Amino acid sequence: MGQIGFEDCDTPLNTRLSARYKRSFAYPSFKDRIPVILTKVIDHLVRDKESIIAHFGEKAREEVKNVIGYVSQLKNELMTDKPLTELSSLGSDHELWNRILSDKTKEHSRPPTWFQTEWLYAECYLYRRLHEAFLQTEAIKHLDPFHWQKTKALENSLVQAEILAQHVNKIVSNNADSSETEQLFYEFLKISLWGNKCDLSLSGGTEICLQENPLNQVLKYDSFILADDSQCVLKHLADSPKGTIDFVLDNAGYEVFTDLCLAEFLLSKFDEHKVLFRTKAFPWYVSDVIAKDIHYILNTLKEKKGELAECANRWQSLFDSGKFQIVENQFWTTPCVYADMEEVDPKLYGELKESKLIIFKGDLNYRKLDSDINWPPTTPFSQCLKGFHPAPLVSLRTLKCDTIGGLQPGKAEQAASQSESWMVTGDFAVIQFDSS
Ligand SMILES: O=P(O)(O)OC[C@H]1O[C@](O)(CO)[C@@H](O)[C@@H]1O
Ligand SMILES: [Mn+2]
Repeated sequence: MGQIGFEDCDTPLNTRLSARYKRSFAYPSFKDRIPVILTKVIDHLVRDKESIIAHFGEKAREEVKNVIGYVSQLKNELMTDKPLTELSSLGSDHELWNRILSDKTKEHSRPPTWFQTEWLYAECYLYRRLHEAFLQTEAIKHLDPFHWQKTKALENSLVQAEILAQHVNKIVSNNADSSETEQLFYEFLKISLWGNKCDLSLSGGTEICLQENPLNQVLKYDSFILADDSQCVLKHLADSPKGTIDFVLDNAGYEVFTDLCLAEFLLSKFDEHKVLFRTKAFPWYVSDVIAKDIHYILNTLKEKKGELAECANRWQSLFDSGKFQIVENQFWTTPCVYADMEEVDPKLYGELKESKLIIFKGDLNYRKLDSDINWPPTTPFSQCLKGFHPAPLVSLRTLKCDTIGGLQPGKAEQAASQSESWMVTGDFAVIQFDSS
């Protein structure tokens, strides 16, 4: 990025998305959406101060005030497009962040600013700075400022979850023939795909969860899947030795519920050995799953009794026996794209190499898979991965920003004719597989 200044155009082709392009999704996102997200964090701390103090102790009184001040300043820095600053030495990842900042500063002979630099980098940096506000405290270090939004969203999707629970409970206790199993595989894959509509970051924290029967939705929305490699995924699962399935998770609440359903289906009907649920290490992009959220969901469902509790109790046993495992890693909360994983975190890359199938959930994972570049949409998916091929992988993503690859000629145009904002609403989706 050479010169400073906004341009009244989309992100140029083959370039990383940036808010300096006023017609990119990055621009309104930084201008309007992120300030709302930060304001909601402040409002929550103000509104719920007394209950926070009751929970974390009297020391929290002063600390909540400090965090409110920190977040207000952060919001101001963003809105006035200030240069990004170094992180303090809190948190074991600060050196990586500061090294990236210093490289970018050297490269452009000035520090990056929020709107002028790459969107992915600046947006990840925002959530890491928010985390720093809490790292600086003692009593409220582990307070998740998005917890209340995630729990509310879960509560509001229990009707859909119960329908799914009933379905899963029936399936795991019945024997299905192979053609039935195939159909059910497609169904669970797509249920997990559409579960990704339910993130809280695109909507600035407003719930956009599906108000319909998730089983009907699967058939009804097939025409909105712009690339569907689900047959290749099934073939890969059926033709390769049993092994470990990795889920690189996205959102808590209903989405992770659908992921757990798919995971159990893969264990029970495909006899895979185990499922690793890879989570963020700290609160991220409002609704992303941290380990605590999974425990919270299991406990909540157990309390609901009936079909939901039946599901949760079985999943709890799978966690207890190690067939399901939660694996946290700091790499997921860096701004690094996955093409850089092998260099930045060779250990994690090595772990993923052992996977039979890596399932990447959601929009942000997709952005990191395809390096957040405005590719010509017909660029082969494998090419968009820029050398990231640790193991066979599939992306289950509803489109929430303006990067996409791997589409057949004419598909992008067809979607654009159906909806001008096809890339950013979460109404369209892809199931893209790579085994190169
Ligand atoms: O939860 P997801 O599917 O990763 O979506 C996260 C949201 O964050 C973004 O990646 C950026 O704000 C959007 O593209 C998307 O709306
Ligand atoms: Mn998310």
